Amino acid sequence: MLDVAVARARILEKLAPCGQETVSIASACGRVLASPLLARLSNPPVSVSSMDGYAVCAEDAQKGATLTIIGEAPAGHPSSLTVTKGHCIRLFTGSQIPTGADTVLIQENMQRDGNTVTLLADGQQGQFIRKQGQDFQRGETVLPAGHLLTARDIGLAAAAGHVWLTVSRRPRVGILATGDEIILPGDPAQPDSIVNSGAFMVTAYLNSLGADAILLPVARDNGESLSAAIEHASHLDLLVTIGGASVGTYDLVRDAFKPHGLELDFWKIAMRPGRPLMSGQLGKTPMIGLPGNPVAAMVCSLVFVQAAIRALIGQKVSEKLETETAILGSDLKQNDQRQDFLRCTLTPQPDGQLPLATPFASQDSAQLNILAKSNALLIRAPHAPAVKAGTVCNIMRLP
Ligand SMILES: Nc1nc2c(c(=O)[nH]1)N[C@H]1C(S)=C(S)[C@@H](COP(=O)(O)OP(=O)(O)OC[C@H]3O[C@@H](n4cnc5c(N)ncnc54)[C@H](O)[C@@H]3O)O[C@H]1N2
Ligand code: MOO
Repeated sequence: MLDVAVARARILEKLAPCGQETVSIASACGRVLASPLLARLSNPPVSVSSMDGYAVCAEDAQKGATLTIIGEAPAGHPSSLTVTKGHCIRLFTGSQIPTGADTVLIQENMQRDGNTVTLLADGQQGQFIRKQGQDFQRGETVLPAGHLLTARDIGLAAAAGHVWLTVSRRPRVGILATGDEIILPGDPAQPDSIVNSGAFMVTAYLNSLGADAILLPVARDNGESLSAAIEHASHLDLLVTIGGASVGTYDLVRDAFKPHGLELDFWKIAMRPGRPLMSGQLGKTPMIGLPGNPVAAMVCSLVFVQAAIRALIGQKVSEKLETETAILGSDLKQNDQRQDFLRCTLTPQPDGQLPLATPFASQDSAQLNILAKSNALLIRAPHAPAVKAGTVCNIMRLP
């Protein structure tokens, strides 16, 4: 059985970014920038006031001085006048600083009398001025390629003068559940029907990562039905199957896909849950075969498919799984040859201590209730020795 890290690297080896498209800034939140974003404008474009008040020469910024108001410059209406000693211009937050002025005095510290103002306090040279380009300069790279755009970045892109952004195309991912017992939520159920929770869960997760994932029609446990399902694969950037991957008589995915050009890279890895994970290529379409047990399908999605989606979107993928340390909340027996991903609760601890990770007593890979109540996976290396509660362990937080 293949090591988890090796399996992950082998999946990533086959994947390259799937393309780009241009979208408006209004719909770019959550997308990934395909190329560095250079500012088309400087921010602020000119030096502006950060307060409502008066633009003066610094040498006049002394308590008791009386200055003559020579004009007014609301934001968007710059003054063409030059401020000289003994004079000032009335301005407002966002007003361009007039020529000659290098200091802004706030109106609360001024006593106005008709066309003059008297200073009630000293001012510092340069105060209350937002310098031209102090936020960013035209031509500056404000966001790097591969960056996941947040609402804050949309604000930045707009301020930098962009209406359209080139982002990675959302990878088209088909989720193909298999099995005669599988029904859709709400379908009339036979006594032994199993609802397609796995595909809904994986689809929701992959869409949350930026994929354009859809549920394909459920394939039945026969070659014909599985073959028909493959027709959809050629339009996909990634095919993800669920179930039919193990060693049972009706676990037909490998055999049914072979005549359609499936080149299997690996099948079976040293992981729990997730042993029957498959990876290969169906014609030009990369394929990942997830185990049918829904918890195993989700854990494998977190460990492998998440990285695959990031690679297809052109985001950086760390070679190693991103883990954190925690304190083990209960004793654990010696591990066998499979790397374990135990569903656990992670409880914050006071005074900067590491959080407490307590695995659930049942780790059955069909228990969605426990998966939903978990907020982390506790990771144990193959053959890890028995450990006592209180020791440091590795965890992955669950989204
Ligand atoms: N003799 C062996 N039996 C099994 C082995 C093994 O090594 N030797 N491996 C076990 C492990 S580990 C897993 S995981 C499962 C996975 O097998 P498959 O990938 O072939 O999955 P199925 O047999 O199709 O289904 C397993 C289980 O999950 C339910 N299921 C399937 N699809 C879905 C879905 N979309 N949503 C919800 N539930 C689903 C299905 O009804 C079965 O109960 O094999 C073990 N057996
Ligand atoms: O590895 Mo299976 O994935 O035990 O449920």
